[in-house]
Amino acid sequence: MSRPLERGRELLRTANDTATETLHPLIVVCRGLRRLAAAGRQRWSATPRERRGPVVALGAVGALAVALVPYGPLAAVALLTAAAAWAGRDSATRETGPSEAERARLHAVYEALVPYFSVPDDPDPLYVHGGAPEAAFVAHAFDPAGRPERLELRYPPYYPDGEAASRERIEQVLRAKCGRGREYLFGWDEEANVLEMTVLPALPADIGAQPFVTSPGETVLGFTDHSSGVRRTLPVYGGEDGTEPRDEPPVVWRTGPRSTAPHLIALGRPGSGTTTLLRSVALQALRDGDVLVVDGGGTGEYAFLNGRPGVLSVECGLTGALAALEWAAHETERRLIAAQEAQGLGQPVPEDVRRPLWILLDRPAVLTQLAASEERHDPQDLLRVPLRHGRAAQVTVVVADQFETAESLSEAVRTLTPARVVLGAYSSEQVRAVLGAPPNTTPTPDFPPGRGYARLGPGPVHRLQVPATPDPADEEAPAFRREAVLALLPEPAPAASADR
Ligand SMILES: Nc1ncnc2c1ncn2[C@@H]1O[C@H](COP(=O)(O)OP(=O)(O)OP(=O)(O)O)[C@@H](O)[C@H]1O
Repeated sequence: MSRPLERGRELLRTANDTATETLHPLIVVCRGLRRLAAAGRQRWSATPRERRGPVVALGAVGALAVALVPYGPLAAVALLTAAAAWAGRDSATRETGPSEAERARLHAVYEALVPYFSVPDDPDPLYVHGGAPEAAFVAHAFDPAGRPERLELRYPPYYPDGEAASRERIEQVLRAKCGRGREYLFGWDEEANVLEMTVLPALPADIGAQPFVTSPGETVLGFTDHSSGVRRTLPVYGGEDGTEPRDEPPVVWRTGPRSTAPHLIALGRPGSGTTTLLRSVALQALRDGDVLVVDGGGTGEYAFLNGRPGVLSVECGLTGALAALEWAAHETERRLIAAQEAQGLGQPVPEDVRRPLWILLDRPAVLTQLAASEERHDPQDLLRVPLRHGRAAQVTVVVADQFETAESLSEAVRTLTPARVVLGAYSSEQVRAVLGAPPNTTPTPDFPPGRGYARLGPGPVHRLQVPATPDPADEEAPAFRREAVLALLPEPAPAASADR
């Protein structure tokens, strides 16, 4: 390259840089004004027609007020310039907007929605083949892989958004087009005809058994996400070795006489973590109550509870289970009678009647099968009294079984356990079959153990991660987790330890 030409280019570049630097504030303000105008246009098109009149009236009143106030117009110009300077400040992502690939992705999502969000006689269709997604998609954000992770879209008012099947159809399309294998949260704003789709981060699975800060009558089933609407948080320790302090929103189950969901059932497939949930409940129950465990699976995963204060018995066989449950049914009746007598005499309810009694049954369906083959009494029949009358007698029943064999559960177990948990990757329909309501997020195929959904009575469905609470005898579980479980056990009574 010749020297004069090179010098000429250098001069040009310098002049350009100087001009850009000098005019920078003006460029920023202009860019900001453009962005503010674009945002305004977008908001205006997102405002339903019936709300536009009041918005215009409000704007007019505001403009009049500014015009009448001394220095009002000057202050308004200064404010607008400041807002434009803020909105126009440099930001690589805002400047560039969605990339080509991301725009193509939005187009694909938009086109896939056209058949659902359009009718032939709509004079002003929001969704039309070859149309512009910008008009319908109010906001969007992408993850580093270029997949939409947030999408706020408008849909026509005639779409039957109140019907579960109609919602499900749209949610399925969005899941398929935005990328499967992630957990999506869908928020339908029926009044504004706006659907918001958000990709949720996986729930943390690093919280283990530990002393949870709860009141008597409260049991932590697990933890959910901060966007779940659960306002309360609990201080917990998590992290790789369980020593990192933080606050997490818990799913707290309230039991006892005023509970709206006094008994619980947890269903899942093998290995989904229902036994772990029962262990976690048992450890919390032992803080101020007595626990009776019936382990239909007979795998000995509750043996570590044997001999601890508050543990009435841990039964694995049919004979032991029948005896224990028969006792529990009589105990429920005894407590009821004692409480009524005390109340009749105007005396306080005796302490032994107020002490919570927990009946934990793991895989009762197996015992029912055994009882049928041996022509013996079905142990589930003995649960009827505790399930019906347990609430007033401080008796709480928790049942865990497999989803696939749930039809072997008795009617009493199925109908009198309004607190529900389902663990494992099940479809929305399957989750709804257990909880009575569909989850508002989509289960992913790779749920880790202890991950699922909970619903307490008529309340909302919560995502749930059960605290890791391994059997202390499980050598595959990390040592610090097993030690944490042992640390929560009540110390054996001195006399009992001397006998050993
Ligand atoms: N919340 C959890 N966090 C970490 N690991 C878990 C959790 N729940 C379960 N696990 C692990 O997953 C495995 C299976 O758990 P668990 O025995 O509780 O499942 P299950 O549903 O009772 O299955 P099964 O009926 O086959 O015993 C165990 O190794 C357990 O330690």
